[in-house]
Amino acid sequence: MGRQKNPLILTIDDEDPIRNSFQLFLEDHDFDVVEARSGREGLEVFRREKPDLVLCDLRMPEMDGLEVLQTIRAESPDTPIIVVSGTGIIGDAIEAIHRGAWNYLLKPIQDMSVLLHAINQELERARLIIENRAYQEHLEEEVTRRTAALQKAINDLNESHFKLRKSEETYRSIFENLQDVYIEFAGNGVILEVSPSISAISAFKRDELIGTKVEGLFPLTQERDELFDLLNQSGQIRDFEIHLRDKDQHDIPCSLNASYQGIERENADKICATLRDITERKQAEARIEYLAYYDALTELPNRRLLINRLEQNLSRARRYGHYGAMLFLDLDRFKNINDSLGHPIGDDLLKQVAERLATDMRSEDTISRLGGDEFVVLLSDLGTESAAAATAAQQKAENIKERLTEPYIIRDNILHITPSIGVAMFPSVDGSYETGSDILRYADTAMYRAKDDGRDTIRFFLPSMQAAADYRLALEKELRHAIERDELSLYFQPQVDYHGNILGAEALIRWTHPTKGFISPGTFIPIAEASGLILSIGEWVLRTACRHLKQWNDQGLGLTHLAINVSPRQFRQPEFVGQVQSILDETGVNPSMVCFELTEGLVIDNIIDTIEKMQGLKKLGLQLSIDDFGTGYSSLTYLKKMPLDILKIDQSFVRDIETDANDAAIVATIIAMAEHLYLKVIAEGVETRPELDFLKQNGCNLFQGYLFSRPIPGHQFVDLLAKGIPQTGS
Ligand SMILES: Nc1nc2c(ncn2[C@@H]2O[C@H](COP(=O)(O)O[C@H]3[C@@H](O)[C@H](n4cnc5c(=O)[nH]c(N)nc54)O[C@@H]3COP(=O)(O)O)[C@@H](O)[C@H]2O)c(=O)[nH]1
Repeated sequence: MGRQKNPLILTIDDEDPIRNSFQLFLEDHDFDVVEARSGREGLEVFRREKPDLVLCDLRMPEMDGLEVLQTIRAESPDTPIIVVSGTGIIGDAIEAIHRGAWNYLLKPIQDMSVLLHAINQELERARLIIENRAYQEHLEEEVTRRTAALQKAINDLNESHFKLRKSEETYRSIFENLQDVYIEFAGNGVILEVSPSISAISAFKRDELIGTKVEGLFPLTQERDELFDLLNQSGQIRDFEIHLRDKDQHDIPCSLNASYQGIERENADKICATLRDITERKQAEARIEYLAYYDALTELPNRRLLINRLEQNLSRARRYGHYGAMLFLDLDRFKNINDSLGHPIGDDLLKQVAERLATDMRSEDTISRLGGDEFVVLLSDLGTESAAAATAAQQKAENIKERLTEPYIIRDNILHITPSIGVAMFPSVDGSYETGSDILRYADTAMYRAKDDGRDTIRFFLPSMQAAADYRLALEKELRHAIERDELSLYFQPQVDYHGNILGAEALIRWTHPTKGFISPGTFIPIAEASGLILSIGEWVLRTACRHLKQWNDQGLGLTHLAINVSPRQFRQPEFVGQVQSILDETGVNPSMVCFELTEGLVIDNIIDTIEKMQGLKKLGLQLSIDDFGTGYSSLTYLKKMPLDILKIDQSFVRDIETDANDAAIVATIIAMAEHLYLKVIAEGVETRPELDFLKQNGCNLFQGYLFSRPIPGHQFVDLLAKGIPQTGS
């Protein structure tokens, strides 16, 4: 630590002895001293040396002490000045103090300790003044600093408050104007808070929901359980689909985002969630899904859905052994309509075509628009006979062609259009394993063939099918006129008892075509059935058979009955029983002598309606028989409920009695079953003696077959009745 500096004293006095005595004294008391002999010199030394204290005389030449005082005071107010004067005039002292002297001593100073005391006192005072000023300055600085800090803190606080208020306002405004719903609920499912926007979705007011359980809003237990499970697993959940039940009990699809509140899930006491009504999104998705499978213009299934359904149809057809068909339609010269009348009219035409196609379609069939003017009709389950299925497909195609060819009225235009139709049957008869796309291609190819052949035409993909279809179509056209042209007739095949006596006969239709000659009922009956012609033909058969029976009865030929075949379509007519009643009345035949033969397939299809109708026929007094028995799947339960009289064993079993042990067993079982049900049993297709023997041995008493007689015209039958059947047959 360095030695402390001595205070520096400036003595200004024109008298040398005084200055010298002061110097000696002061230096002895650890002061440093500088001197000046005049006021002017004093100011120069003062400015140069910057003394800590000035001792100044008043009366001096050049510049008196008062002026020095005033100048020093002005330049350095903190430098103490002690006037040491010999005037002794009180006025000088007052003036000196007034001009800036800190103290006033009289010369000569008798006791130098007075000077020392005055110097120390003024130096101390000066020190205190300086210190005080420094302290004041420090205080002021501190106050300024702290004031600034405080002001900053206040500003910061104000700013925070402002921001907080702003943020609160923002959140309040978001909360109140939110389109989505904000919802808080406790772990036990109680709703703690919900934004007013809930009323837009649910029609519930906020107050109606707070305090209630979420079960009320989200009633589907499975969805709720899944929501809580997922929340418990991961603490948050995004875009969870849930249904909200509104006040009117409608379920509204919503998307929910939720998380436990707080960073630590374990301590979280509530779940915060936002909820958005996604009805429009769902509708859009459904629309997109719909458009993926449906044609937007006609709303018909599109190619993709068609192929799906076709694949399903194909595999079902293969599994159950039935046939289906694909009709590929293209509108002839549709482009002309589009080009000449404009696309809006073309579109309307396509819509009307779609509507016409939909008329009369079965629910299991599919109508599809592939695009442009191309439509497809997929017909499923056309039966197990490929020829009959092709006939049905041909028939359907004809109907469609007819319907689409009728005029269209579109925006005051009368339009005419024809379709070209290609037909592909499936599955293929040769066992090749084609795909849905193959079938579509085949039908497309056939459609182009129809175009090439002059349009407004139907063409099958397979030439063989085409030939058969053409033949069937021609037959059907001719069959329409067969009754009026008197080309139909009835043959009669005798039915004999154990001893070969003719008891009755089965009436079998025959068609003698003017150019084609004899056409088997096995060929034309399925065409009649598919086209609906069977209704008039069946009625003709019934009337003609009853007339014959009445006549033979009147002649006393001693017949017990006449069997008449009834086709499924004929039987299914709602007015069938009434029609039979009128024919019985009209012909006057004895109803108990008429036996209707119904196929087994017919009776097991729609069993309730069948039994009801059978009961109606029984009430008329008719006998009922099941034809082809054994080929279907009749259960004993149903058989017991049916008002039956006779079971007819199908000729396919009889044919193989001698060679096939199974068939022999089946025949024996049918006979036993008939006995059990108290039914008569007749075997058809008996051609040989051993077949007859087997049947007799197993308890069958009635027979029909070539062994006794082929079906023969009525007059021959009458002759045979008279002559009797030769012994070989008995
Ligand atoms: N809905 C109607 N269907 C009818 C009618 N007439 C006949 N048919 C059905 O047509 C199918 C073929 O009949 P058809 O060619 O007349 O054959 C019948 C007999 O000729 C034949 N048969 C009789 N005995 C023998 C025989 O010993 N061997 C042999 N190979 N064939 C024989 O069987 C047919 C009788 O069948 P079913 O009716 O099942 O008793 C045939 O399905 C007829 O049903 C009609 O008017 N309406």
